[in-house]
Amino acid sequence: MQKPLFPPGFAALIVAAGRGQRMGHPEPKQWHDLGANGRTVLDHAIDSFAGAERTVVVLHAEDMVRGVERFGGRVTLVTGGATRQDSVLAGLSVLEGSGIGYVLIHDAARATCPPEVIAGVVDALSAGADAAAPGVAVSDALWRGHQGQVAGTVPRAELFRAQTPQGFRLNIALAAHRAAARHTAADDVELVRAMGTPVTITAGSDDNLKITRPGDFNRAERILAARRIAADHAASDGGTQATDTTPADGRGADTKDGAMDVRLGNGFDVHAFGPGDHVTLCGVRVEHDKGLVGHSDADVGMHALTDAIYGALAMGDIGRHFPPSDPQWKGADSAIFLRHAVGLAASRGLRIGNADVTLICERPKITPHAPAMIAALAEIMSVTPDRISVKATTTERLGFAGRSEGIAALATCTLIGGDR
Ligand SMILES: Nc1ccn([C@@H]2O[C@H](COP(=O)(O)OP(=O)(O)OP(=O)(O)O)[C@@H](O)[C@H]2O)c(=O)n1
Ligand SMILES: C[C@](O)(CO)[C@H](O)COP(=O)(O)O
Repeated sequence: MQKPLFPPGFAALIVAAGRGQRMGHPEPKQWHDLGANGRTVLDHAIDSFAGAERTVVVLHAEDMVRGVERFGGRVTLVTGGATRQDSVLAGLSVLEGSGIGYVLIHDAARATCPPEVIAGVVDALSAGADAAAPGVAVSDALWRGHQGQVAGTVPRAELFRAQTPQGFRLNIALAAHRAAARHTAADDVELVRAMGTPVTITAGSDDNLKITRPGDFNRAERILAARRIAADHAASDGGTQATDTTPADGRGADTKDGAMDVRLGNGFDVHAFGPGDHVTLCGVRVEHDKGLVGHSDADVGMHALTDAIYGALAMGDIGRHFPPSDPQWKGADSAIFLRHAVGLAASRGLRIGNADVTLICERPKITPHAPAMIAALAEIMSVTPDRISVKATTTERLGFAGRSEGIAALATCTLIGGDR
């Protein structure tokens, strides 16, 4: 039998009261969907600590109502403060006198924390450490910069990137946070060290990403997708099923009986011509005497293909996942959308079977560029090029495409789960 992740007496404290200003999105990042079946960043973070004796989640006052609706009864909800440090103290305070011996303090924004990172902290505390936290040794050279110029190189031999969960004896964490009062620290480890308590460094992971800026959601999706694929392989090799990401709503590939599960989706998109000197089609820049108008890079072929994947997943379309009203997608590389759709499929145990894209226009001529387009799509979708087709047709000069007012694209894609 597998050893439980948490011995008795361990609590998880997840801080989720930030506003995600660096993400620049109106909704704080912890409430964003991540992976499949409507699970949010915060859901993932909470689920990572399943099995802890208690879980305390610190929320912003404005989020309390939705927090109670979503988690009521499962976790203890506490209102946070103006800074992360204030939020941690609010969470620690409710654990005082509860009989809890150790607390693991974790950022909700670290939604993809691997179980082994948590286990490393728990093991260090169980072995007698008063405090332990994961770090990743810095492997790049480090510069100091001044006015856009390299001003020096910083020795990196003893440098680590600090991660969470940071684990402590509860009384030590409480005392350190209370003593801190007006001292603002980078993290909980800094406060505990200020009291003279040594902190053991345990193994962190590059997969323990703190979702902070636009682009981090895609990285997090890829981490979850890779984990899902590894779990599938382990299961089909007769190994043990890794933790995660089987969708709780049962909408993922049902492979329990080994049956093959094939999903088919279609997508259609149109972009009008406007001023410009090139168009981007299926990831390839094609010189032309006009451009295509759109909120993103207007890659009509890639949009149709992305919608075909969302269609096969029965998960809406690009507009649902990447609202055109959101300024962060202005001029965006459409590969972001396609990668997201492929990642969603993978997180549900579905891989790309094949994809077929038809571009509909009089000009530019597509055939000379089709091999490059196939290669670009195959690379983004992590499949071999023989699974991708890009072809073109005209409408015999009929309709808007025939009048060269724009380009339309049609795409079909199959997703396959179950037997390989
Ligand atoms: N007053 C605050 C500020 C932050 N946090 C939490 O601390 C973690 C790490 O903070 P960070 O990644 O900086 O999140 P935000 O503060 O939301 O982001 P930003 O600094 O970009 O606004 C997050 O899970 C965040 O919700 C918190 O509970 N209370
Ligand atoms: C606690 C932490 O995650 C350790 O790396 C980090 O200090 C929190 O970062 P923030 O962005 O300053 O809130």
